[in-house]
Formats: sequence, structure tokens, C-alpha cells
Amino acid sequence: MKSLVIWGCGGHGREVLHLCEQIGIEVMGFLDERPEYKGQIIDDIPVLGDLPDISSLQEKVRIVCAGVGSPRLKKRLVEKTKKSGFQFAETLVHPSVFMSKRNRLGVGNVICEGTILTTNVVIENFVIINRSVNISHDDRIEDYVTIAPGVQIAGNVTIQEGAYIGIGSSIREKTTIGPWSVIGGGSFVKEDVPEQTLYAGVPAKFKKNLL
Ligand SMILES: CC(=O)SCCNC(=O)CCNC(=O)[C@H](O)C(C)(C)COP(=O)(O)OP(=O)(O)OC[C@H]1O[C@@H](n2cnc3c(N)ncnc32)[C@H](O)[C@@H]1OP(=O)(O)O
Repeated sequence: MKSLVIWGCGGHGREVLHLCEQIGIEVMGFLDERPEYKGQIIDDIPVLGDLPDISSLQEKVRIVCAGVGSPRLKKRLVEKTKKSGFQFAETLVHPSVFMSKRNRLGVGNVICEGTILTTNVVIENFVIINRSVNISHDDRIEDYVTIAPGVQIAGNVTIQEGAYIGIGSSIREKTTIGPWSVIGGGSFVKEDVPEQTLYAGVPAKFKKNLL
């Protein structure tokens, strides 16, 4: 596999670096749009700057866009990376992840330590599944979704594009979380969540529109 460059030198980007170290993939550096970070060494690797700063590396590296947790920022970075002609990294899976051969994974996902995906699960593209998440049979996780640590998802759940599932939440079977919605940490979702809304609490209730 080619060397990787990770978008974002914040906490999640550094956790993705740690994941790469554990699976033995070389990381050449971080990308970050904030100019004040360019040239810094963070967790032993350089912040290389923005995409134009690494144009000479286009044939040598692949880019990890799921180094930032925000689904909207992730989508913007994916579009920018695609436009620049760089190639995306394959999905990165920690060796401790338990997964059936009947699951389907797209490109550019990051799946962290201790996560379980049982059977007939579909993970589309540029999804982050953080540590110790349980994903059950027939779940579908669409593009750009971010799932925080410790989330429990029952069977036949669909999480639509760009949704963010907060830390330690649980999602009841046969429910759908609408596109670009947010579930507050520690919630129990027992009914469908419409698009671009914040639901939170036990049981999770409508809190506000995110339009
Ligand atoms: C390795 C890592 O660190 S990964 C990162 C893990 N972190 C997370 O998963 C973060 C989860 N974040 C949350 O739960 C946050 O509270 C958010 C994102 C939902 C807050 O979003 P905001 O837009 O700031 O919401 P805001 O604070 O305005 O709250 C709106 C309402 O929802 C309520 N609310 C917000 N979060 C929660 C929650 N988790 N549970 C219950 N109610 C909540 C607020 O009390 C408020 O209620 P009110 O209108 O009755 O007063």
C-alpha cells in the first residue's frame, strides 16, 4: 500500500495515525488548512500544509479524509481532494475489529479498535466508526457518517448521509436516522429521526432543527 497522508492534525487525526502504526502502514504527514500548523511536528510526523503544498507527491501517496470527525468538514475535504486529482486511501480497519465476510465496505472509511460489525452490514464511504461500537445485522451506514465511541446500533437500522451519532448512544432496531442529523451523547433513539435535526436524551426527543 502507498504511504498515507491524513487530513486533520487534531485528536481524531492523531488517533488515525496511531491506527496506521498498529496496522503497519506508513504515514508521511498530516494535511491541515490552518496555516499556523504547517511545518509543525505532531506525534513525530510533519504537518505538510494544504493540498497544493504536496502536489509533487500526487503519485506517491493516498489521502485519508476520515481524519476529521465533523461530517460536513469531511465531505468538503473529500470533494476538495477529488478535485485535486489525489487518490483516496482504502478503508482502514483495526485488527481487533470483528467482521463477517458478508459485510460490504466502501472506500475511505476508518474502523477503530474493538468494534463489532455482525452480518450483512453495508458501510458506504468516508464513514468513521470509532472504538467499541456494536453494529448489528442488516444495518446500513451511508456516506460521511461519524459514529462516536461506544455506540450500540440494533439490527435493520439505517443511518443516512452525514449523520453524527454521539458518544455512548443506543439506536433501536428498524429505525432510520435522517441525513445530516445529530444524536446527542448518551441518548436512546426509539423512533425515526428526520433529516437535519438534533435529537437527544432517553428516550431521544427533538431538540432543534440544524438547517
Ligand atoms: C474520541 C472522541 O472524543 S470522539 C467525540 C465524542 N463526542 C461526542 O460524541 C459529542 C456528543 N455531543 C453532544 O452530545 C452535544 O451535547 C451536542 C453535539 C448534541 C450539542 O449540540 P449543541 O448544538 O451545542 O446543542 P445545545 O447545547 O444547544 O443543546 C440543545 C438542547 O439539547 C440538549 N442536549 C444536548 N446534548 C444532549 C445530550 N447528550 N443528552 C440530552 N440532552 C442534550 C440541551 O440540554 C439543550 O436542551 P434544551 O433546549 O432543553 O435546553
